[in-house]
Amino acid sequence: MRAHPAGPRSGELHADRPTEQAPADPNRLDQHVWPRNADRGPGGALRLAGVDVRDLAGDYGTPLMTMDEADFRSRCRDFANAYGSAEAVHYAGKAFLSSEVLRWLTEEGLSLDVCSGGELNLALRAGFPAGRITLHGSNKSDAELALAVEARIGAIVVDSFDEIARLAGLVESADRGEDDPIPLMIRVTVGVEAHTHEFIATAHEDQKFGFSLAGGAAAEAVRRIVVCRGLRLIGLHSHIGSQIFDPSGFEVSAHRLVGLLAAIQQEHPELADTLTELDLGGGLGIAYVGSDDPPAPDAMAKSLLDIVSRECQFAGVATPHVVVEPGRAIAGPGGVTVYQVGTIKDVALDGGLVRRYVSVDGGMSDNIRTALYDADYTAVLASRDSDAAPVLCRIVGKHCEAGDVVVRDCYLPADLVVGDLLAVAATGAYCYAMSSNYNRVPRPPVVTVAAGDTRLMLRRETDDDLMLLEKW
Ligand SMILES: Cc1ncc(COP(=O)(O)O)c(C=O)c1O
Ligand SMILES: N[C@@H](CCCC[NH3+])C(=O)O
Repeated sequence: MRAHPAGPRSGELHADRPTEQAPADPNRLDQHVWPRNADRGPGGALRLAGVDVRDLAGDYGTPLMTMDEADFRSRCRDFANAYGSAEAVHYAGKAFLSSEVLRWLTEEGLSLDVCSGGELNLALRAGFPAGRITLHGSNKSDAELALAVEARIGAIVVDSFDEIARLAGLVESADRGEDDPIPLMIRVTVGVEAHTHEFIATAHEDQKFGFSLAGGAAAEAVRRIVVCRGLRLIGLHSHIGSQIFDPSGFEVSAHRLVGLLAAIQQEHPELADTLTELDLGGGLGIAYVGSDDPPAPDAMAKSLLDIVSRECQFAGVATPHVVVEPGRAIAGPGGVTVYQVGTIKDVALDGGLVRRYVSVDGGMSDNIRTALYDADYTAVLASRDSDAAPVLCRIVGKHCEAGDVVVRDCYLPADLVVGDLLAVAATGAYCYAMSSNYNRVPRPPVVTVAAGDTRLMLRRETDDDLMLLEKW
């Protein structure tokens, strides 16, 4: 592999808005973007946990998604160490869930956050310990609540007055009384403007989640829970958003939640022994491109645990157990998507500029995040390395949609040809989980890579799978 002089800059040969400069060596794998066990092997081909992507493509076809087991597990442990207990770490299943991932989580001793009956059902069927599950949702159905109560999950995070009333109704039918109450947490809107994409910020006042702290709805929710003997308030929850790098939002949230905890304990001293959890939610960001520099989980944990214990001392309340719900920061970095290159087009733009469109055999059906959030990704030529000059490219999918963009701007070698394999990094979270069958394109498989070996985690969808719902 030879380092290369910088390729065209934005606005020279190729058009607009590259988020990254041309890399000095386009074959290099930025360590904090790629899985911990990624490297280049014979012929410069990308290896994921010791497995050559050419073998992966040969065995499983393309497009395919891989999940590095050791990377995933090591991030579970990073969080467990940072928060002093694996149980305090509630993996957010919405990021990516499968029965195999649930087995890893069970073995690592983590807890689990689910936000639908579908996620809950999968977890229960996979044998995940019900007592370590919390259920979220701003519009839970009666069936979802009944399932959670019947399965005796660890806690239901209530999100509306209506839900509290429906749960109070369930107490009788589920025969749950004072001796066997249903454990609840309250989702609190702490009024923090998280610095992230507006679609994924969730603790400012004007949105659908939670009970407002400032407006008094959170305090009123507590009053409505404590009068029902079959319900038990065990914690307060807040989630300020996702893909956040700036710790200050979490710090303000922790500070405000402790303030609320103290106020609640003053109004309801009987809760002192049972209201013992403070759930600060998920949201820790990851590196999608080389310039991203998210804080490490242990640094973030230290600052949050310090704040909570200091504020509790100041407020004169016992320090609660701090719980977090990372999804992306555990599942994201270990995932890689491998595509095969199809059409390559140089498109002339105004002012003599040219943009190289590189089409791949997947697209917005396996990664909607670029179209939805204008997310940035890193991609490399994966089936070989190359000495050719880097060219600014746009990687696009096969869907009938002009916005079907996988990577808006990236530098790929000028000698890229049809049939080459491309790999996109950090696709482990919210890609498969948000995938679709748009244009009736079947979902790719997910393959576990571990210590030089592969295992099919989720098989590729087939055209027959897509016809299963037809009534004919
Ligand atoms: C309540 C809740 N907890 C946890 C998460 C996980 O967030 P992330 O994957 O950004 O860590 C989310 C998603 O944003 C969420 O809504
Ligand atoms: N799905 C989003 C994050 C929101 C997660 C759920 N609150 C993403 O891909 O970044």
